[in-house]
Amino acid sequence: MDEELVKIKQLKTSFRVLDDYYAAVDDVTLTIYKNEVLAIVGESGSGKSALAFSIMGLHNRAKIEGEIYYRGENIANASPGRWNKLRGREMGMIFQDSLSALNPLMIIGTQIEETLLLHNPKISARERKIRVIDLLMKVGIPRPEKTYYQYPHELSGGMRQRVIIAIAIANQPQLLIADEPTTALDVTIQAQILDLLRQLKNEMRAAIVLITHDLGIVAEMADRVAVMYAGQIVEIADVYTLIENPLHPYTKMLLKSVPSSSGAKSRLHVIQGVVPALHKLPREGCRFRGRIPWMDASVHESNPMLHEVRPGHYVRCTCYQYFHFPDKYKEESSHGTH
Ligand SMILES: Nc1ncnc2c1ncn2[C@@H]1O[C@H](COP(=O)(O)OP(=O)(O)OP(=O)(O)O)[C@@H](O)[C@H]1O
Repeated sequence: MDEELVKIKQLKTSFRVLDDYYAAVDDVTLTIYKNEVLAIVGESGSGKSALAFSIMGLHNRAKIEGEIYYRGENIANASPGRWNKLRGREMGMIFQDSLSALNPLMIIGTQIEETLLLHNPKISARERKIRVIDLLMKVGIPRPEKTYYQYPHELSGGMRQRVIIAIAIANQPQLLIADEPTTALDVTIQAQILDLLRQLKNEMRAAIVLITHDLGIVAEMADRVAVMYAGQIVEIADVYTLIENPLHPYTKMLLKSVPSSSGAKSRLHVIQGVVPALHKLPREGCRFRGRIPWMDASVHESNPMLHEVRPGHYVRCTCYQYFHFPDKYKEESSHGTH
């Protein structure tokens, strides 16, 4: 394993809802290593983005408790000035919605130059332009001199996402956070963007935190996977172990919900229920217990911990030791097509 880049300890990120604070990220302890792709998966509302935003100091209205060490420095409650230095230089972020992430009134070249200037204010206009053209080429834009002068709306979704990536890597960050980077793109473009990210990771030896719903992307891209449910990590393992030998009931259910490669013939399992709203989350005991009501209450730990079951493989709560699918699931699995 490469050296540690980010070390998160017992992170709790809470938002004010009505008249109280509720944690969207709760008790997250996690290390991100250089030169790895760490995927964070989980259903909508499980806290993936809240975790990513906390690492990048983008939650200005949230209460952050716990520690986030970036190369040994605790940045959990760093000053806005410190964050500005870190973001863009040490950390880059790639969002899903490239159209809203770019300024519609500014040509692409100027937008990338702004990022360069933020961290290298002395760089000359000529040098800046050369660097921008270089970056556009690096992210696979075919005619960078032309694109330099174009506005965001003149580019396709895939090209805009490449521009976003160019901005994110402009200052050669050590950490790239990609939040659903390909969701809005069609499948061919999606594969190209993922290829590009992989290639950049290898070149820059940066760490990539990849947030996604798509377990196919995880299987293809990730070195390690953290599975989140209701603000907590319920399982972490290397990608091979997680897919071949998932232990937490939630991970098992997520994997079962993926249609097999035989496509239409496979049954898409749907996980019953949804992630509860922030202010309705159970705060005590196993948060997943409501989604597996057929399991006896005694299988859960009263204060669920992450257990290291094998080196690097962590699972929360003891319910995984006893978990089984209900008979209904087994019947549906054996029927195949529906
Ligand atoms: N600024 C905010 N104020 C209040 N609640 C918030 C805020 N941001 C997020 N939340 C809540 O925190 C919980 C986690 O949200 P988050 O966006 O991190 O989930 P997610 O796993 O990234 O979901 P998705 O996959 O849909 O992006 C949700 O219940 C959400 O409603």
